[in-house]
Amino acid sequence: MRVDDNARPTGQSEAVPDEGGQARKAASRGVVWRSPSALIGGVLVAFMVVLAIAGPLIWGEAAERIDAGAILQGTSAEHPLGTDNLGRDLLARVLVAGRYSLALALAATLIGAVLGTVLGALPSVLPRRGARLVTGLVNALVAFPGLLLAMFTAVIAGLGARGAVLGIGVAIAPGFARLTQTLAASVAGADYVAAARMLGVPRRRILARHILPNIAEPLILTLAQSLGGALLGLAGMSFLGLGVQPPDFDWGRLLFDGFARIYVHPEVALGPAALVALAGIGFNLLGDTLARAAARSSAGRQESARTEPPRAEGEPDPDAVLEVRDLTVSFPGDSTPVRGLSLTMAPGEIVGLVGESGSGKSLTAAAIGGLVPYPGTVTYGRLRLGGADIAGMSGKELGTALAMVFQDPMASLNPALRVGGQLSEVAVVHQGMSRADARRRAVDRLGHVHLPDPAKQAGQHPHELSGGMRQRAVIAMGLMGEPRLIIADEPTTALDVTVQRQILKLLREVVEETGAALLFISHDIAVVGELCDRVVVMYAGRVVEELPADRLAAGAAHPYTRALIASLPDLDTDRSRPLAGIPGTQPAPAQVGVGCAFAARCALATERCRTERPELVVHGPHRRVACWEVTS
Ligand SMILES: Nc1ncnc2c1ncn2[C@@H]1O[C@H](COP(=O)(O)OP(=O)(O)OP(=O)(O)O)[C@@H](O)[C@H]1O
Repeated sequence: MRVDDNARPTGQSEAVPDEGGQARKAASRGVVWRSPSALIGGVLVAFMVVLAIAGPLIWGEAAERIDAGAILQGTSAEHPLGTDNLGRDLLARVLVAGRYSLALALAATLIGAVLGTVLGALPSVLPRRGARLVTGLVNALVAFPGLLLAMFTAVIAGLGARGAVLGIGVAIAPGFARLTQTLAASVAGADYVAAARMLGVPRRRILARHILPNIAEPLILTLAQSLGGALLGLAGMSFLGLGVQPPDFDWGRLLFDGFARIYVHPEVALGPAALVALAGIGFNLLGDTLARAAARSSAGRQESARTEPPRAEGEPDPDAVLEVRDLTVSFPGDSTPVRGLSLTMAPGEIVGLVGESGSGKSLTAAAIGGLVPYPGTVTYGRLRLGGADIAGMSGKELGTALAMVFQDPMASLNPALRVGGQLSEVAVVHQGMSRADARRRAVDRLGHVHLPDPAKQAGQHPHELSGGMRQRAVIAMGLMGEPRLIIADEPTTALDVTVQRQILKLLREVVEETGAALLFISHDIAVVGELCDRVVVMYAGRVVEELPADRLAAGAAHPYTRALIASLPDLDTDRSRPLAGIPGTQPAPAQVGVGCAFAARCALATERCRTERPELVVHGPHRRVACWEVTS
């Protein structure tokens, strides 16, 4: 058991980019951009852009030149795509029409995207009845055939380019609205949105600050893909005579004019049709590539956010299993749920990370395991596991050295697969074991966590096991590798009290046998005091106290730790009176002020606590505390 005295306050390190992480991320993006579909899409879109810019400048005059001697001709050396009823060169007209066609498609896509996003976001800000009405409208619009919607709108808005653009925009909008609704609903369930709601943040502000920034990326990607669809739709409208009217012309209009002669001179219709098809394919491929690149870069985003340690931090601790320095996790909207956290763990050590809900415990664990969800950003001065920099570890290495056990075992196990198969997969993928060996190891590991009939349970699906047995199976999954560190995030919260005890006993046993360190995350300070060697107390994203677990009852110094302990009932507690709670609430990650975050709830707080943040400093052997009243 060891207390880390080397931690430095945050914000003093001059971070340099992690070259390994950046290189891997760039390589991963490179693979996407070098794929044949990306290359074809890129070339086609680049060609369309050049055509839109240069086409009218180069061929504008030729496209308008009337030649009474060359009316309605087919292919010739002078007119490769023939001529129209005024003798104008159709190749020149097709090349010139690119600019107008693309501009109309862009306008229709933007109208559709704005209209759809507003419609999709409205249910998040409207009262319940209004929200239902809008959702019903969106559902009805999605079910309505797009082309009919476009035609109705175009007829109502008036024949011509404006009507067609509006029509296609309206036809695109329901897709955007549905996407926005789905994305907004997934973000609306997040804790930080719930927290903002509870704090009384108005709905409009929640939408603008918390929801829209988090769903912007997929919407923008869909916009690129919709461009291709809009282009085809507009060509269709012009082809049906509902779009661009003479003397203006776009590709659809040229197709419409050429179609009457298709049996005599098919080339006059083929030219515009080919360009519509090529542009549509180009935008779709590009949109698809952007979406794949975004998916890869968001998966690697945490990697890109990592920083190298500044030299002043001192050399890494060679004996530490886990070494974290100045870990910060932030989200858009000025929200920083973890602030400059430092933690060192020795082999075989059990460290309890405690704090109220929302103090940043789970995000700390997620950052160590590289699991912070997009759009979170992780920075740190140092993050080492088993003596190696986590940024330099492959997925396999990290998967073998780190085991994570979460609150809900059902969420960690795939309900469609047998337990043994899931465990074996870990060994096959991470350790390159043969299926038969992996299966044998899986049964062995299930026996190791005291499942009564491991061979039988390996053949069962997760729903056939009890909650406690599932959690044992998840722990066994972590033991398929050779973990140096086990992170257990509220592993017993979903279990009843007797099973809780068994799982805690099992975790201790596993630590003793394997020598792995255990980071045990809990809001239950009583359980932590019993199981752990050392306790780290978090409040509003920062460590406020660190002390040996056996000193918890008598030696806790920080008023927050003392309040947490005081809120626990014991045998002498008068059960007829309400439990001693901590008055007030923890500030949300975006609302932590300059001073001590606990000051507003602290009976000992002075003016200094409100204006100046206390650093975590050594306060007796193996103890650190961040409190002016205790340390000054
Ligand atoms: N994806 C996210 N985007 C923005 N904020 C988030 C996100 N995930 C978590 N947060 C915020 O970060 C803060 C810390 O969350 P975290 O889950 O780490 O807390 P915790 O201490 O583990 O709480 P609990 O005990 O309830 O799990 C919370 O206020 C939460 O709203």
